[in-house]
Amino acid sequence: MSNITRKRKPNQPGISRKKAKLTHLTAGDLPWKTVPRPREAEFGADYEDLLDLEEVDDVEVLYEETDAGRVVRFMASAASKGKSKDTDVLEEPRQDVPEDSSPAEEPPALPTSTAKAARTPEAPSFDAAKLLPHWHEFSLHPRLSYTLYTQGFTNPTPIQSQALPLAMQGRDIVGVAETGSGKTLAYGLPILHHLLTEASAPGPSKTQGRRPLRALILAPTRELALQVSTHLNACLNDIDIPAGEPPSVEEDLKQDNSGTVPANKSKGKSRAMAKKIPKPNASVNTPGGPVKPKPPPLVSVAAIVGGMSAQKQRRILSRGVDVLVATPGRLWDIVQEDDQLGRDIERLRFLVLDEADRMIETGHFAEMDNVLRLTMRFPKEGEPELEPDVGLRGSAEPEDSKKDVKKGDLQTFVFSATLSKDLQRNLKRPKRPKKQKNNKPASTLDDLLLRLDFRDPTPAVIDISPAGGVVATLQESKVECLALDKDAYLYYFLLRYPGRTLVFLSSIDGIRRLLPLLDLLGLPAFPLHSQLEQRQRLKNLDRFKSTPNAILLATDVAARGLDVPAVDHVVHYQAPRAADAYVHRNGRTARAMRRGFSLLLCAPDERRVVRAMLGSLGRQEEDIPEMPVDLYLLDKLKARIQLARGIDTAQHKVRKEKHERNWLKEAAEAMEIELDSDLDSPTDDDARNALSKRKLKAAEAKTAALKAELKQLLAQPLVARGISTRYITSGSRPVADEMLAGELNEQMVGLRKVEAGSDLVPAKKRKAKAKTKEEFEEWNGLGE
Ligand SMILES: Nc1ncnc2c1ncn2[C@@H]1O[C@H](COP(=O)(O)OP(=O)(O)OP(=O)(O)O)[C@@H](O)[C@H]1O
Repeated sequence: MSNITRKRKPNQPGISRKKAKLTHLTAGDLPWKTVPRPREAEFGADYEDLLDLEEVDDVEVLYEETDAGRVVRFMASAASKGKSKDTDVLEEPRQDVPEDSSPAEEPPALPTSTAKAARTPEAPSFDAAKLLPHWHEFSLHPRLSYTLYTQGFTNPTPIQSQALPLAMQGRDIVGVAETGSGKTLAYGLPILHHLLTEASAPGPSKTQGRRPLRALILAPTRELALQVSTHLNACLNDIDIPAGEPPSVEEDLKQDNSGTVPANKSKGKSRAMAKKIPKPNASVNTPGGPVKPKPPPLVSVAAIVGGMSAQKQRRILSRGVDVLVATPGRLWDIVQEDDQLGRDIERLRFLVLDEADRMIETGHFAEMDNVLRLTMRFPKEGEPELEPDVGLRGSAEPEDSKKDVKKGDLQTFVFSATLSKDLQRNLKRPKRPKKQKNNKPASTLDDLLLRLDFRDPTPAVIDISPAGGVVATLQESKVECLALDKDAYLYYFLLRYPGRTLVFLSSIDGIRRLLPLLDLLGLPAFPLHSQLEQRQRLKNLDRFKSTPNAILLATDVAARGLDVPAVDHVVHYQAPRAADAYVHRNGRTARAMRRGFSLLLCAPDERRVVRAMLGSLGRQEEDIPEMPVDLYLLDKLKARIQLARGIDTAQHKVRKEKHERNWLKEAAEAMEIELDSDLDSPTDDDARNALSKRKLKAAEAKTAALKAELKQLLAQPLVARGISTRYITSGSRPVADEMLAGELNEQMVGLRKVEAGSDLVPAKKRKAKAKTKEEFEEWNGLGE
């Protein structure tokens, strides 16, 4: 027996509760719909799905007392039950496609089904063989060819052209290639090709209910997992081809008669080289009749990461996902509650470890090890045994499910820019090593390779990483200085070479100290580290992408995989702890054959670490040239820094005083003690509080005075030695002509506007330099 104790009114007043037929639903089944966020709460298009706010109408919440305790039930009216999020989108006013929209000019983002509704027979055709000759040999699914074309990816990168044929043959792959060389698509394209081909093959619909997971991609950081998911989603675009119809690009275009690139939510990944596709004259207005609800996508990609709503992620999973990109911690949390997901992982078709070497660092990701165990076949002699208490293997129908996994079913891809030679040597060993005794979580790459259980007896190893880990289009430099002077050198660099700059620090405290300093100096800086809320992390990343000359102060959480377009410079404010971190940090610039610049600020006590780091990359200190610095200007900047530090300290004092006073007030309130009206403090403590108030006032006055002084200093132009601002056509260095030609640095009068690195004296010419030209041509000069 159960009785209902409380009812809440439906939150849409217009609907009669009497008439509505109520159906019991779980929270995940409710017809959630997206609520537009206020502008200031936007995080960029990349994370829409996970960060959108959602609301639900016409639902009664019933609290029911049962024998097992109180139970919450959601009762939806029949009218709302069938209404999905997508149906709501369809009800939005339809839009017309602008006449001259083209892929190069950001096509209008139409609701998919609206775009689909606008079909005309005169849609243009797209000849993939002719327009993408360099991809032709891979016979990619037409939808993928189409996307590559619209994104301007006319040539495969070297890692893509080597990995693709092997992956298509079903081989397991270990791929090592430089940062920013397109590894995501090197593993992503074969997966999507396989799934698209399978899904669009003629025949009856293969699955009833939730679609089983087919591919799992594990990434070490949340931002990277979200980025990979966005990248792969962008490849699928938003065109829906009904299952059973083998698609062609011509078909795709016929179906989306806007003739534009389908709405691509990922702006970050698209290249400026996008080609124009012929456009038909079309309007999306359809002649009457209700538009059908959007069918499920042919292949779906989703991300599940920590720091975001686990409930929403569970809901996304329950709708069925083909490709899941995940960070191991959150994935394991969900797997433990979701038996179906666990069983799906046991029967995966593709497994990817992105940034594999980072994933198995000692002490990290025990959860990943647990997930990997699920992907292993039934242990054979000579293979590591599974711990009985691990994962779902010990639970529901484990034995049967193991029989279902056929040898060769799972294809494994391991990618990174830094995998050691040792790893490759182990892989090429003819036999698997003997059974391990303790079965401890993987702590080395060798262990990981055992754990991974490659189905391929000899996984293909593609190692095209550059010597010393240095990308050919990267220019490195260093400044040797006292730790105390690093702020001034950084400030000098930011003013001397304006551009989007990613500054790496080894500690979060360092970021907290530097951030207000740069702020006081009027520079747009944003923090990124693990102690920020995930929303804030993504918001800051987005601001960094969208603000000109922005600065991102980050820990190594941003060192791996992040593909922020047009990062001009990387600064190592502190030397990285390991050589791979140096390579990956540098890899945030000079991506996809663009030019990039890195600066290493090296204090005397860091020299040993730097020497060791370069040594392990097979390089020497002299390989990295010194960045030239105008010491006269640097001194002037030091004065500004000094003032900014003073202000920060004074502000800190003010905050501390205020905090103490507030605490006193709250404590007094809690104890119900009367506060003195003048001092806002308990009368017993008059003297102490008068002192506190005086201190506060003094700190505030000091802050104001220092701020005024800094403002004045910042208003004065920074003039290089020998330059007269009064007589610009005379003086020891007349600058009038350069000024007129706009060739002068706007922040430092008298210095020419130059790109970072253009005034370096090369210490040693790297052999890799010779390769640059060749590769530019091979990639069609992308980035030039
Ligand atoms: N064939 C291609 N032509 C041009 N650009 C490409 C091509 N393939 C990928 N890219 C672009 O190159 C950039 C880098 O790709 P990606 O992030 O996959 O590099 P990565 O090798 O994984 O880098 P990292 O080692 O830093 O993770 C992305 O912006 C991607 O869109």
